Amino acid sequence: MNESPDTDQSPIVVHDLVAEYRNSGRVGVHALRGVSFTVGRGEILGVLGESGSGKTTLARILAGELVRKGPGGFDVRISGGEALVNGIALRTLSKTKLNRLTFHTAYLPQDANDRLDRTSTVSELIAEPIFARDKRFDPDAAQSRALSVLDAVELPLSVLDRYPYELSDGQRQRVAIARSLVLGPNVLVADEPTAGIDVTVRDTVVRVIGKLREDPSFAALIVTHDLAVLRQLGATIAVLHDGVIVGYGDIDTVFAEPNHSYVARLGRALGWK
Ligand SMILES: Nc1ncnc2c1ncn2[C@@H]1O[C@H](COP(=O)(O)OP(=O)(O)OP(=O)(O)O)[C@@H](O)[C@H]1O
Repeated sequence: MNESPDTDQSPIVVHDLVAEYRNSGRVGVHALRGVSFTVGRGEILGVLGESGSGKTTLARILAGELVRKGPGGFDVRISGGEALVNGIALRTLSKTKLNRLTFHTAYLPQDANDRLDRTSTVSELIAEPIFARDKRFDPDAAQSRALSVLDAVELPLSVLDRYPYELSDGQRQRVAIARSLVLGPNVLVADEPTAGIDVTVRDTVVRVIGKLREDPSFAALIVTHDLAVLRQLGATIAVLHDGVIVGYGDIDTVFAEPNHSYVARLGRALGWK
């Protein structure tokens, strides 16, 4: 359906990234102010930080979600530096490049379980990204992909004909995850995938990522404050504060030797050690 990602390089490279919003009459809100990091093949980066520190903005940019219209909409742009996902430079993103980016990048936005279209069945929701790209895709092949991701997120076949409002929050989140995986991505960008959702989803997320990791070109950026999940995944962490990275490295090193007062506060708030 699409060409393979360039697997020789780090899947995510962010260099001196500056991002600003230009909607809602709040022109020039600088959400990221010179952020740099790399997520290599097989690596997972956990992003932490207080509300408004730029976590969602970073996730949106890496997922190619720069504009969303309507209530709660946004319009964010890269105004300095660069970000590359699978070698695709995001600062000037043509339609073709965006199409290639989103094919290989699973994006689970913050409100994923609430954003599922209420008028579609689970089966339709999961297969929709396939048909959005190729209307004539073989329905049997699409169904078999849908079944395989349904299995990966540990949902029973009986949910296929249900509508989102007939499911629990946790089940809806599983559907959102399945949908994000149906194209077979090698990069996962997830924004608070386990926050406010029943705890069993947490274990599923860890298992799903473990499976995705079997692909040698896999990399993930996960916004979460769940240190237990990050530990299980062996993640490196980046702590954002006011659009700047103020802590970076393995969990224990970052919190044991905080370079910034916010990192020390966060470590205490999260009950580190
Ligand atoms: N649609 C928008 N329009 C204008 N400014 C925005 C918009 N969305 C976010 N911002 C601003 O960008 C900055 C970073 O916000 P962002 O949502 O990335 O932070 P966050 O760390 O994800 O916060 P939270 O944990 O609350 O989701 C904040 O100053 C915020 O007010």
